[in-house]
Amino acid sequence: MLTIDTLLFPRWIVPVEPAGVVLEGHALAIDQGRILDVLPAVDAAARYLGRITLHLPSHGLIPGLVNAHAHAAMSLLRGLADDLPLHEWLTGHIWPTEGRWVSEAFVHDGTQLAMAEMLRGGITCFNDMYFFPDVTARAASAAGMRACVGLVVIDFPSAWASGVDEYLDKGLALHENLRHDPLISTAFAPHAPYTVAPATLERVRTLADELERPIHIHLHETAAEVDEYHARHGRRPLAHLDALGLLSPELLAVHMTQLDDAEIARVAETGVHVLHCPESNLKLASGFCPVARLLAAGVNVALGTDGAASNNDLDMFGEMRSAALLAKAVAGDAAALPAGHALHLATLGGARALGLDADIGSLLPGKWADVTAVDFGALEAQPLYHPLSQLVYASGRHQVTDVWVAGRHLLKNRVLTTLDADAIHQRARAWRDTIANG
Ligand SMILES: CSC[C@H]1O[C@@H](n2cnc3c(O)ncnc32)[C@H](O)[C@@H]1O
Ligand SMILES: [Zn+2]
Repeated sequence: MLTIDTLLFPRWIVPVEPAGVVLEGHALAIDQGRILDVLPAVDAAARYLGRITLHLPSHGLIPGLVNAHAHAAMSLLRGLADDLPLHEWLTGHIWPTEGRWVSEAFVHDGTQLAMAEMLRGGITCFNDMYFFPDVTARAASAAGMRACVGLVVIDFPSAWASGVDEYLDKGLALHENLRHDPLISTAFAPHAPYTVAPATLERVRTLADELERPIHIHLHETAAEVDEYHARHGRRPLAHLDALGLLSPELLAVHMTQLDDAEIARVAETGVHVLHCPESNLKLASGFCPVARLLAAGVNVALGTDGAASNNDLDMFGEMRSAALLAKAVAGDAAALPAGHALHLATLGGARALGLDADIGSLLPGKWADVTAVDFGALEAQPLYHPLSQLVYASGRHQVTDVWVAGRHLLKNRVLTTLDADAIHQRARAWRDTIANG
């Protein structure tokens, strides 16, 4: 009998790899932060003694969800400006508010609020793009959550940096500081082609090549953005990035609602990852990402929430369901993006985009134990024929009971173990009063 850290006995395990598999009556063994074994429960009981053993008789275990595109601190701006198109929303409301209020304290408090929401919704890793990424990284590390923080660049000054040189210098220093953090990675994060000059994008590409880091950028979010860019530069943003040498497996392109056939082929050929944010695209009426066509072309697609100011929640169960339904409507094909594929996008697709698929994204032995437990016991989840169908088409984040990141139990029977929920709640209310009365 081998003594290990944690032994879980759920009703089902959905490992995501191999695709489509649902295991019943199996156990998950965790030791030293990693998945040691996935095996029949009877064998597990004979082979392992868990220092902690948990029986989850009505639950399914899935890989921790990966939120592939977030602006975590924007949770403090949830509901500030609704029912507007992207340009008006950003320039008329969000940027002026950020210009006035974004600070270290804002990013700390907003990121903690976002992480509390994400963990309670089964998200174990988020790919962030926001000012003060050093604060985001510290907050995530302290909470024990996995994150990829964006080394942001944008052609206007902020409280974080006064200009392009300072954005890049601070980003490089932060990358160096975080190099050995087991939970935090970095990506360059130029905001968008319409806010970052081509010369700066070239500098970012050179640095990203040198440091072997991804480039995370908003791209082809709306038709207006693409048309205006074309009028100004004589080509569409994707073509311009191609000419600058940015299209590669290191490019994480967020949104991509405006793509013709040739562009889809080029994205596939160059290995660009698409970070799809269905609910933000719907709410801002930005357009529809052609997910089924991208997948058919062989493109890796991941799922993200975007910020809570354009979504307005950080709920990857919602995104999975919206992505599956939207893909069917856009393709005119009920078979587009079935439940198992939607879960793949929300787990392994995100891990792959972030270059973390050897470590997370599925429940394979050897990977970090980033695990989410979902309770299917309630009346609303009956009857249950297919766990995957139930998970994507009939479940909500309130069914998440437990979450582990690298084997650490961060959500225990719906209680956060590393974040002070009351304090987060209180600070969010205080920010609301400050911003609303400011
Ligand atoms: C440079 S920090 C990130 C920057 O992005 C803004 N933002 C949030 N959501 C979106 C979106 O959907 N498209 C474009 N820009 C977005 C956020 O407010 C920050 O200023
Ligand atoms: Zn965004």
